[in-house]
Amino acid sequence: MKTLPFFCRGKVVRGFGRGSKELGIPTANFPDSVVERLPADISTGIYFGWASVGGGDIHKMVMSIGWNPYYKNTKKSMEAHIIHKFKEDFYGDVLSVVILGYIRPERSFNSLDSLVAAIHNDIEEAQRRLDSPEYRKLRDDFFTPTRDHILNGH
Ligand SMILES: Cc1cc2nc3c(=O)[nH]c(=O)nc-3n(C[C@H](O)[C@H](O)[C@H](O)COP(=O)(O)O)c2cc1C
Ligand SMILES: Nc1ncnc2c1ncn2[C@@H]1O[C@H](COP(=O)(O)OP(=O)(O)O)[C@@H](O)[C@H]1O
Ligand SMILES: [Mg+2]
Repeated sequence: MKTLPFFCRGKVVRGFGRGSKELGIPTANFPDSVVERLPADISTGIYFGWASVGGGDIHKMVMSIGWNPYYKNTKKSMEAHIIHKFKEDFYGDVLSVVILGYIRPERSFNSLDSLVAAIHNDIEEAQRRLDSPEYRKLRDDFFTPTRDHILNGH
């Protein structure tokens, strides 16, 4: 996928409210405008990368892009589960992400438990792969303001 790493940001919108309630895995959903602007060669599927809410701390994340075949959604969604415990919801805040790597295609499952188990595996894989020096460096390059940026802000 030649467009990775891919950086994007958008205000967190409401989805179907299933992530936290049914799966125990909340996902911050991007607005349609961001989903529509995805480069053509970013296929549907499960990805990992870094995320920051409202310009705050940078955390590992897993992202699902597509139609959630288990739920047979008719609208394409792009949603990030951030691997961090937040004190409260952050609907309306700006979510910045950099998508770095692909994990697997989206698929349907025979049970909710199997979907949840697959997502937990994705989280483990993301945790592991993001520890590599290459991805740590990308995190620093993308999110850490350089001295120039700070000076230009004056
Ligand atoms: C890492 C990850 C992997 C996912 N994999 C699948 C999948 O293989 N099939 C699927 O139907 N949905 C998958 N989902 C999407 C969930 O079904 C979706 O996040 C959930 O329905 C919550 O949606 P909501 O934000 O609209 O409430 C995945 C989500 C995440 C975060
Ligand atoms: N670790 C987290 N990752 C993603 N979203 C989180 C996290 N912790 C809390 N949230 C909040 O939970 C919301 C997503 O919950 P979810 O059940 O998927 O609802 P929705 O269907 O509206 O997206 C996010 O928009 C965010 O405000
Ligand atoms: Mg969600």
